[in-house]
This record gives sequence, C-alpha cells and structure tokens, in this order.
Amino acid sequence: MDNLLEVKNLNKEYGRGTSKVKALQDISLTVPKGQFVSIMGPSGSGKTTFLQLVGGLDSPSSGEIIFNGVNLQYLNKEPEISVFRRKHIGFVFQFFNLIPSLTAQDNIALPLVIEGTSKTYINERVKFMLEIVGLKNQVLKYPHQMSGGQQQRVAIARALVRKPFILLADEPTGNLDTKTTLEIMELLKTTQKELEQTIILVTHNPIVSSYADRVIYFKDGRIIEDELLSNNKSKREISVEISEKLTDISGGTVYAN
Ligand SMILES: Nc1ncnc2c1ncn2[C@@H]1O[C@H](COP(=O)(O)OP(=O)(O)OP(=O)(O)O)[C@@H](O)[C@H]1O
Repeated sequence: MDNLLEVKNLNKEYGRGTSKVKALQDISLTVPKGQFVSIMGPSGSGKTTFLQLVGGLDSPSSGEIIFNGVNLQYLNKEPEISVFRRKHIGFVFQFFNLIPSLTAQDNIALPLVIEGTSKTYINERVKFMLEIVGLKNQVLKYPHQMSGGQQQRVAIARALVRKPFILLADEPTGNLDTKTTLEIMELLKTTQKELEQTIILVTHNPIVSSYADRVIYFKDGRIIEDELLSNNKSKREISVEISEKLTDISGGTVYAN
C-alpha cells in the first residue's frame, strides 16, 4: 500500500518561557492508504494536538506533514491551507456541529454547495452518502429531530461527501451511549471498507480502538507504542488487551470515556 500520510519529526510547543508546554515531541509515522488508525493515551498526551496539526487546523513548531506528496508546510498560509483542508480532510468531532437550520440532506450537501458543485452531482452524491450512513428515511429531518447517533451519521456523511484523503475523528463516540457507539464504529468500518477511507481516530475507549487496524499510544507528546491489531482475535479480547496497556502506560489510572 502507498503511504497516504507521512509525518516527519513533528514538534509542537505552546506558550513561552516558564509556561512553555511541549505538546508533541519528535513524532514520525506513516499511514498507508485505507488504514484505520486509533490514537490513545492519557489526558494531555498530545492526541488532539496531533489531529489538529495533521488536519491543518494549527501549524507545527517544526517538522513536516505530507499528504500524497503534498507538503502542508508549503501551503502554510491562507487561503491555500483552508482550500486544501476543505477539499482533502474530513473532520468528525464529539459534538456533531451540524447546522441546526438545515435538514440532514442539506447539512450533508453543504460542503458541495459551498464549492459550487452542479446540482445534479450534489443530488446524486448526497443520495449515495445517505445510503452509506443508513439515513435514507431521515433526509428531511432537522438535527433537533434526530438522535445523537443519527446526528453523528449526518456529520460523518458530511465529512466524507467530498471524498477526502483522510477522515480525522476526535472522540466521535464520546457523546454516545454504548449501543450507539458500536453502531457508529460499524459505520466507520463500512466507510473504510466500501470507500477505502483512511481514518485516524482519537479515543479513550478501548472498545472503539478495537475496530482499528492499528493503535498508536501517545504519552507526554511522544509515541511510546505503535501496534497492528490481530485479525484473529475478537473485539472483546482486543479491547481487554488495549485496556491493560493503557493502564500500564498511565501508571495505573484507567481513563474511561
Ligand atoms: N492552545 C493551547 N495552549 C496551551 N497549551 C495547550 C493548548 N492546547 C493544548 N495544550 C497543552 O498541550 C498538551 C497536549 O494537549 P492535547 O489536548 O493535545 O492532549 P490530549 O491527549 O488530546 O488530551 P485529552 O485526552 O485530555 O483530550 C497538554 O499539556 C495541553 O495542556
């Protein structure tokens, strides 16, 4: 598989002098196209910072981020970086961030409408996305008329409607109950398989991580372990192993979310 993402010697510092925080220290990794990566680690270990840098929402103190050969460093000014981000990066967050005054289908269509895509293509693409996320019967509902799980499905469809290089998800199930969490993880797995979607997801939840192909553990801004998950074990077994590893890493504190 080709590398979709290459991160080289990434560092991020916040603040100055005595209040300086080294949020990321010398992070290097590659992600092949179509891989589903989960990032775990104690609170404050740099997971969200990493996602924000990879997503072009913030810039590194040093280091490089390269997508399909395009180095973000050379786009690191407006408006190029925003154009790149809108076109090639899909974001999903814990809170669904839908536009309350738009229906499910119009929320999903929005990135294409902003781009000025033709109406015929928008209709076709939104219909396809509604099918993928299982919301064919909810097209005209507004966010407040939908469950949390349904709203997150809309958010995922919206994030994927422009066929981004990568989907970045920061605690996408953090606001959902267990049953809905599993449904959303099944959906992300479906998008990985059917759309060959590359995904990087940040979570505190070992069950969520068990859906990934690979788990990268962060601590104090560094990668301390990077492992491929076995195909031969059940999700239950995998999540127990992940839980144990997290407990080791965080020195006995278990992070539930
Ligand atoms: N804007 C900021 N200004 C100053 N320090 C920051 C800022 N954002 C993050 N930090 C610090 O950088 C470090 C890494 O934070 P980050 O949010 O990336 O961790 P995290 O692993 O995502 O944590 P959590 O699991 O609690 O969300 C922390 O020490 C945090 O306090």
